[in-house]
Amino acid sequence: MAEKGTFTVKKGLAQMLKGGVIMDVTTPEQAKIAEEAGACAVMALERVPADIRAAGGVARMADPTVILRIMEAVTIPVMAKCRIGHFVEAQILEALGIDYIDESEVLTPADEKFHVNKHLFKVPFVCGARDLGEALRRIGEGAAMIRTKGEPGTGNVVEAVRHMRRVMDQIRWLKGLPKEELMTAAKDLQAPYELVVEVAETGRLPVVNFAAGGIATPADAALMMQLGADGNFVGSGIFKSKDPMKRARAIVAATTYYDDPYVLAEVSKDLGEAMPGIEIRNIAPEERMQERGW
Ligand SMILES: O=C(CO)[C@H](O)[C@H](O)COP(=O)(O)O
Repeated sequence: MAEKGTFTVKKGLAQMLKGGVIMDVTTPEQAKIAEEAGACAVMALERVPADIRAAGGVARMADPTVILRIMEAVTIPVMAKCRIGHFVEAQILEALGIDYIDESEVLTPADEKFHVNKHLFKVPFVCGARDLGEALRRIGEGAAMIRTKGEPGTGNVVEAVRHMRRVMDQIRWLKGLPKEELMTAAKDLQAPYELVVEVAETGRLPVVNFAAGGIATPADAALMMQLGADGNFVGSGIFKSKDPMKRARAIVAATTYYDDPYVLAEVSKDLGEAMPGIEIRNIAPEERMQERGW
């Protein structure tokens, strides 16, 4: 049997979530809606990103009591977020027995320079990335799953698309490079050489890559899958919409049947109002969550 906490086991856990939707939830009731709608996992946090954005101030790891109540409410895996670089929040989440930690730019970073050394933990981590270099730096630190960042809490999928396209383009570019150019590519990407070589040889990231940030409709979810995502994270898009259960079910179906426009047309009907969206240019650069971390 594989030993708990090895990188292979951590990576494998994320593989099992492939093709699924991970939903942000703030209460046990929301967690139950997510489970019933077919989520493959839930993410416990204090506020969904749209509310974090609206509230301002410092956003931190959720109260352990809430996290534990969410863990008791569902049978699917439960993830929770720690602040970038906040290894003590991560230690606490591991002690709670959480299934996965998201070192997330949605919370206010605790460290502007250093991310958590994720190799030190038995629990697996997911981290955000806007490009291949950032993804490989996080994997180098021990992340066993990546999600493109998008711009969370906006209900606007444009940044998620930009980040997924960039990662996929860079993978295609690396794959076409002769071996002698890979060290320079690693330098340009600011990424570990061994991981650059692995991506060039396999033509894919060494870990699962989900899409996140701004997905608000079944069509958005299917778009991200057609662009190469292994699955979707959805937060505000579900619980800031008029009918969360209906929308959650539709987004799960769209993530599964992402290449069937007939199913997508069907599940997109009568969902009630979507969350209100925000134009990215109306968010000051220093308020963009995607800029957090490096
Ligand atoms: O994992 C996440 C970031 O850490 C969130 O789940 C995701 O980004 C949610 O964004 P949105 O509220 O726009 O759906």
